[in-house]
Amino acid sequence: MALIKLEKASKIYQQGEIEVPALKEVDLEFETGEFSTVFGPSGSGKTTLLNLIGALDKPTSGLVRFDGNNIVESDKNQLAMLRRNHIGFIFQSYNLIPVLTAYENVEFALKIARGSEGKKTKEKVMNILAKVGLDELEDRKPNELSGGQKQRVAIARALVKEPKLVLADEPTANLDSETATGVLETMLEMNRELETTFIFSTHDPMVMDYALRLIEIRDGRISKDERRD
Ligand SMILES: Nc1ncnc2c1ncn2[C@@H]1O[C@H](COP(=O)(O)OP(=O)(O)OP(=O)(O)O)[C@@H](O)[C@H]1O
Repeated sequence: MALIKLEKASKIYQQGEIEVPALKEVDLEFETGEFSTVFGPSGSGKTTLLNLIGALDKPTSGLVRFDGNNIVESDKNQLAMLRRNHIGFIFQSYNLIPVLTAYENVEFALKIARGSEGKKTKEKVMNILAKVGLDELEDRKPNELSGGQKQRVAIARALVKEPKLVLADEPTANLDSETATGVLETMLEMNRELETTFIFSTHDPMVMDYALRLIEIRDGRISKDERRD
């Protein structure tokens, strides 16, 4: 069974009187363990597609399934639970909790998804912070961190709960190439060891180089879908 399945999924935004068709009858499947990238021009529908895949939004018509769950028929609480337990989000607006430190932001995500695991919680949080290169900065609050450092807290927060799926919108946007490589290697390692599925949206050639599947979207339709070894 595919982890994610979209069947004729369409999304039309209503802007006052005007209808904006952002996705047009998209058929797409992702198997568990895929490492893929969605790319395409600005306004082509990448964020809209990621929002549907991540159960943040429902299609106007068509079907979206996540791990067998019908997203269209799920209520708000069911969707919130699914996102909390199974999906890690790395989006542009990092949505870090301003009053919590880097450590606490990551710990909070782990605790609400998995409950408290005592000593293991600390070990897991410190381990992932070290992997994204933030182990010296764990006591800083978001307003004491640079853009790229905040982005790395968001990455650590998404990865720490070892979700089935990680959705990342331009995950390397604010990172220098050395840090970006480190982050991508960490993700690839998780992909190999835990079969975590990754879906990126990016313009960054480096992220595209790492991807094993490249999906191009143009004007709300999938225009290319290629796998490589
Ligand atoms: N909330 C909204 N209301 C109305 N129109 C919207 C809304 N969100 C997106 N759109 C429109 O839907 C289309 C697809 O937008 P989307 O954000 O998915 O594109 P994108 O490929 O992610 O673009 P970018 O690379 O610039 O982030 C665009 O025409 C956009 O203007």
